[in-house]
Amino acid sequence: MSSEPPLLELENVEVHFEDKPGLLDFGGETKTVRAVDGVNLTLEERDVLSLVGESGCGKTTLGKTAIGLQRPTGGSVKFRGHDIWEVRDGKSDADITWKDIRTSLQIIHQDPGASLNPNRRILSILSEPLNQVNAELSRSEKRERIYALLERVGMNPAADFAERYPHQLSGGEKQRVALSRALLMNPDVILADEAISALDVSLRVEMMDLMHELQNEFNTSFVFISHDLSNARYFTAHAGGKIGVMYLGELAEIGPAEDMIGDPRHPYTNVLRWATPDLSLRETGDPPMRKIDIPDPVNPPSGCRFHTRCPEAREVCQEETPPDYQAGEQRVACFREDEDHSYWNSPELSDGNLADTGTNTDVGEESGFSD
Ligand SMILES: Nc1ncnc2c1ncn2[C@@H]1O[C@H](COP(=O)(O)OP(=O)(O)OP(=O)(O)O)[C@@H](O)[C@H]1O
Repeated sequence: MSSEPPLLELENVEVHFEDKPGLLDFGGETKTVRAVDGVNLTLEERDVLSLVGESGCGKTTLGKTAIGLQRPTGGSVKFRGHDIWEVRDGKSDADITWKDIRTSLQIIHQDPGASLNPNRRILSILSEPLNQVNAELSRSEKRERIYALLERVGMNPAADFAERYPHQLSGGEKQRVALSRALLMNPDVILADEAISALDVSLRVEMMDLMHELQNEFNTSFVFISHDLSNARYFTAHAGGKIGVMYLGELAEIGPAEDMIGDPRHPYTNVLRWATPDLSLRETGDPPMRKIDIPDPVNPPSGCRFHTRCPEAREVCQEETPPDYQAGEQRVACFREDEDHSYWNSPELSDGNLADTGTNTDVGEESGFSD
């Protein structure tokens, strides 16, 4: 067995935001938004981890925390065994610098247009990473490398695209430039945050296939964020990675893509599967949950955070927080995985005895539950 530490290791990660009252919110109080709580994860070399869940469940916050763009308020994030915030704060004697870590962990966003400088040509935009990591290359060598990559991502003729400004590119082409820019840093991990969501459906599969091919060529791992379970399945299953289902800041379940779709263990994974028509598994009738409204992350429900919506919830679920159970290759935070747990003798939870935890009724269309 290899003794190498994982590429990324998150232990008990917590990210809480202090949400100060707005200028017009006289007398309002600072609230603590519990965006991420108690998350444990690892990412290996050439791995894929997809994060799925409803809007606001903490996917972006967790993704950014995993790649060192967001400081956790608790727990640790390690890159190749080094605590990245200790390195950042100069408290580590590791022979790796913060700059090395930042270079190794890249991001591409949903809206690539916003991250590409509108006043610079593509050649200039793509020269930037090479100036940072391959400063020894001559100008013509850099240009050759950029042209080769543009061709590789399907932007032919490269010399023509290289001279364009971002506004002269389609959404799909901009996303290819953003991907190329990340790859030129020679990263170990790319966080693709809803990177295909804004593309036409026909282009999404093409972009995911391209990312798979480049993953092999560049030896890169992906953290892939999507609110769409069928896209997450496609991207993850092809790469033999894992899907992590987030609910109100916590990981409800994580496991290999096909196991998660074929045999979801957590009642919330089952809801996501039900809400994803593309999976062709949707049964008719009501969603398999008590209510649609997402509780407020400022005041999440006690015990299991999903208990207020869970059709399987019993009284113990509002009193105790489930630990992680291993079910085959899946890790599941639900008492139902323990056949000896007091859950099985606990009275069923009726809607009448649910504590009021406050709700965030702003359930976006993209949650999939509104249709
Ligand atoms: N800088 C911040 N300050 C205060 N609250 C924040 C901040 N960033 C995120 N949040 C809150 O943290 C929670 C998680 O947000 P996050 O963007 O990580 O969720 P998400 O699952 O990525 O959502 P979406 O799918 O809509 O992008 C939300 O309640 C959000 O409002």
